Amino acid sequence: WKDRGAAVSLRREVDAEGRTIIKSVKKGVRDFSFGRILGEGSYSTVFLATDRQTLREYAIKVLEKKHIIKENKIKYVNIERDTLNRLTEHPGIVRLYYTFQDETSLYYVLDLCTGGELLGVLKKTGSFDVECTRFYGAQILDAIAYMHSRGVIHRDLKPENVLLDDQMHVKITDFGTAKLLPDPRNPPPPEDPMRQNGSRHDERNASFVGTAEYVSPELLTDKAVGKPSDLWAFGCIIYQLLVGRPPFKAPTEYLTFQKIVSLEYEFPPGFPPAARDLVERCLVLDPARRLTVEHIRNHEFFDGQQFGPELWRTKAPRLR
Ligand SMILES: NC(=O)c1nn(CC2CCNCC2)c2c1CCc1cnc(N=C3C=CCC=C3)nc1-2
Repeated sequence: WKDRGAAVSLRREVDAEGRTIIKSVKKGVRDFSFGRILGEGSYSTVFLATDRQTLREYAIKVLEKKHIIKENKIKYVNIERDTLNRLTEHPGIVRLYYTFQDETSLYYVLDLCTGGELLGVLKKTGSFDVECTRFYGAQILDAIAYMHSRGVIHRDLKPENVLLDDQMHVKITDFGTAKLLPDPRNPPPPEDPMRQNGSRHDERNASFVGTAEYVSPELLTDKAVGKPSDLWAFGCIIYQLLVGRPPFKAPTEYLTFQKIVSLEYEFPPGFPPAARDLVERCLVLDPARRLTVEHIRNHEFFDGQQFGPELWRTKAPRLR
């Protein structure tokens, strides 16, 4: 595990001759006061934490080394670190400032999102109106476009992983199950063409499946995962913001999967027509025929909606 980012703190010490010296040391656990738990995963716990020197608040994700090794999760830890190292310049992605470790744990110092989960806000309001759905849909899409441009497929997009900052703007998180394609900014050296098939074959063996209600049909039928998988989840999220529940929901995961692969869902009366057209063109079984990010940006539902830097300077609409 190679720590990333060099955050240093200045420490006053007295040397052997009794002289006061100021040492710059890499920040560590002692530089933070840890507060409440924000969330717990299968191999990590996320704390609210305050930098004792700057008093700035962060979310610190703590991963216990022996648990990671015991549960054979080293691959996921490395994927998350590599993913966060790629996704460094977008307002819609939770930013990793730096990492450090001690003998028992690894620590990721991340953006704190004081607005909590989009799902929590949706539950409070029941459902969103078109204006709010368009704003949050546009921010989520902008973040997906950036991820995909950096060769990152999230694979588990859902309202629980869409957090909100203190401006109630979107911050997507939890990249431990992301799929990393070759980084377009520094592609790997050309491989032996004979090996190319091998990597495709590995992909089909991928064991990971996302959260039942948002998983794409291709992930269930032939384990193929690509950028369109995130756009299937996007279609599910747009539907859920307007209706208050996801399009595919059944008493068991298996029954939910059955509804997905047979495209068994319906729109309640009064569902806005432009949104319906958008959702119908995202929830297409064949990933090759699903709308792409570009298509969605130009879809009628987003008519008049800004994307790019302007979108992130816009005040979030009042939720109703
Ligand atoms: N898995 C993570 O990386 C992660 N998990 N959480 C908390 C989870 C709670 C359940 N739903 C998904 C997120 C965070 C992060 C990133 C960094 C991060 C930054 N801010 C918050 N803030 C929260 C504030 C109130 C309630 C939940 C989260 N949370 C996180």
